[in-house]
Amino acid sequence: MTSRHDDGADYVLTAKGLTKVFGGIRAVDNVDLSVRRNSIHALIGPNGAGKTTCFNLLTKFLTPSKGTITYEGEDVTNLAPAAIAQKGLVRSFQISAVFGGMTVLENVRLALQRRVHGRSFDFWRSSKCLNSLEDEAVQLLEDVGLEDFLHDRAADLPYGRKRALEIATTLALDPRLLLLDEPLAGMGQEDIGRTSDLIKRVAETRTVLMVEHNLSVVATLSDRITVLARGAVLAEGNYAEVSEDPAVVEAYIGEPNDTYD
Ligand SMILES: Nc1ncnc2c1ncn2[C@@H]1O[C@H](COP(=O)(O)OP(=O)(O)OP(=O)(O)O)[C@@H](O)[C@H]1O
Repeated sequence: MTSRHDDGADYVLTAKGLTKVFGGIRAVDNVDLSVRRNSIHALIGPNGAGKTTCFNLLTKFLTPSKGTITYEGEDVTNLAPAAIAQKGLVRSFQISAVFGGMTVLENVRLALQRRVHGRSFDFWRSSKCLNSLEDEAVQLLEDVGLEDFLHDRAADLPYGRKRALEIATTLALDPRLLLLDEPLAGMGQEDIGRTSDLIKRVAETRTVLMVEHNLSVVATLSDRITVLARGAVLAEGNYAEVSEDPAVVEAYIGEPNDTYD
């Protein structure tokens, strides 16, 4: 590794010795991870490798049994998810967090309001105040390709568009580091292409860390890949490096759910 990249300032997020034990199971076992600024970093691995647990530790949805997490040079190991979200480390919400009965525009306006007013869901704000965020919301929705769906009910959107809305509501919080949990899961080819382009655009000004099963997309999008197996880091590098690693190939053998090509 070059000395420039060994400089801590180049890394937005660093985990050291991250460990999570459930009963007797070491779901995440002494993982070191460094996410470089303005990169797309993917966390991959066969089923049960510990990806989701690791993701939940990094986003503070789980408390580590051991280890430390540093974000922008600050030890955030003991901070709550809301506290690190305020600092710009934001996890994409699951679809259920998009309000189906509200329009696409209303969903993003509400998310913008959360950022502006720093509160969770401040429903009692006046509609005048909400309207002032309208232009910004429209711009964000154009950015994610939802300009033709502004007044549709979120619940009526096709699946891929819902995921784009989910990304828009996450972007409304102006994250510096965006964590995406299987952003392409359940999508057809057309949505995969569109969402991949979106992630690439989002990452032009931000850092993205994602857990993703679709390895051909990981190959196209990622600057760096960490491969987990049995809770531990098996390999790390760019796609060419990790995909040629015999240990990685072996770990993936017999994994019919992953498209390893
Ligand atoms: N809450 C829990 N209690 C007990 N064991 C758990 C819990 N969460 C995860 N595990 C175990 O930890 C290991 C890692 O699981 P995890 O879901 O993190 O893997 P993964 O790589 O995300 O898998 P997948 O690709 O199948 O989603 C598995 O053996 C799983 O059974």
